[in-house]
Amino acid sequence: MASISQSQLRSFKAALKEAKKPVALAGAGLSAASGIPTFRGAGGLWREHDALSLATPEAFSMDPSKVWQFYHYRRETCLRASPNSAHRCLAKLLSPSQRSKYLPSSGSLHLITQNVDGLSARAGTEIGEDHVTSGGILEMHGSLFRTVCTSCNDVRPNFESPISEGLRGTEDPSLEYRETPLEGLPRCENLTRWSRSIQPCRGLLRPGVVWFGESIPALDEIYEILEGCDLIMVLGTSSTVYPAAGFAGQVKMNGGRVAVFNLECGPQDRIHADWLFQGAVEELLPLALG
Ligand SMILES: CC(C)NC(=O)[C@H](Cc1c[nH]c2ccccc12)NC(=O)[C@H](CCCC/N=C(/NCCC(=O)O)S[C@H]1O[C@H](COP(=O)(O)OP(=O)(O)OC[C@H]2O[C@@H](n3cnc4c(N)ncnc43)[C@H](O)[C@@H]2O)[C@@H](O)[C@H]1O)NC(=O)OCc1ccccc1
Ligand SMILES: [Zn+2]
Repeated sequence: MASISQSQLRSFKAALKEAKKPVALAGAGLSAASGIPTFRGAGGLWREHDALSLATPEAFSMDPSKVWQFYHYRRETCLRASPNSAHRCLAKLLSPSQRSKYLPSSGSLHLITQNVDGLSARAGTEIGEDHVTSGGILEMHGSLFRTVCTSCNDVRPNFESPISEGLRGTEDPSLEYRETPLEGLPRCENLTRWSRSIQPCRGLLRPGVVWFGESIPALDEIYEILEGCDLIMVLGTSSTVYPAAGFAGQVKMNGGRVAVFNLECGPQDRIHADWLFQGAVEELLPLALG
């Protein structure tokens, strides 16, 4: 069980109650207890590939079969997973009917997540609320459960399992890698006009995530949210990927305060943190909000 100083806990709880514009920034550590591999450490490898090397437009254009098998594997892992107590704590802070108990001074929290696993959204669904549409949750790196067509740019949610017949069974990493032919990869169903007939586009779909080298669509909205943020909770992130890695420093520069929840705290955390809660976020957050 994570041991944290009671005085730290008391002062953080008081700060949360006074916070006018609290923000939570989440990383892979938030979903670790749900069985979702993080990027650092053992979980960072898929087959023998470094996960981050597959999350690029270059990798997709060079080998869409490999990249789709990688994302199919992660979709199937997430579909079998469930939100954990940390996701559920955040859902309470996002809930119009529950949040005033925890956030009497602000009445609202923004959760900016780097995770594409959809588990924070699902914690909201569990209590009958949609925190993504309400703007409470910002999936800054996109979602595994959204597709974008590389021909007609159609964007839509997709929770199908498997997402295409050609990928069925490839999620089992113990099986020998076998290339999935292009026509077996996810294809666009968007109805488009072909001369006089209406037909499905059939363009190649790509996962609705932000790859390295691609800009963050909601970045302006995020900077607006960070503007005036007086308390940011940094939850289970190694703070190594930008621009997310710069948010805590930004809040600090604007006079806000920083609370870090992480199994191991990195150099940045030591510089910025007003509160450093070292331990498992799924244990610490219920304690901090209890
Ligand atoms: C590697 C890094 C140095 N590179 C970057 O940051 C790059 C380049 C760059 C931009 N600015 C820079 C400045 C300096 C240096 C480099 C750059 N950034 C980009 O390319 C970004 C895009 C970045 C987004 C990439 N997509 C992801 N994900 C979606 C896909 C997918 O998931 O497949 S990033 C992905 O990796 C990151 C992984 O980090 P974490 O989530 O923190 O996970 P990690 O495993 O590292 O750490 C887990 C932590 O949890 C802790 N933990 C574990 N268990 C628990 C537990 N139980 N409890 C508590 N803590 C726990 C561990 O101790 C650990 O600390 C996440 O962001 C995740 O979303 N785009 C862009 O800058 O575009 C520009 C631009 C501008 C205009 C026009 C064109 C382009
Ligand atoms: Zn299309």
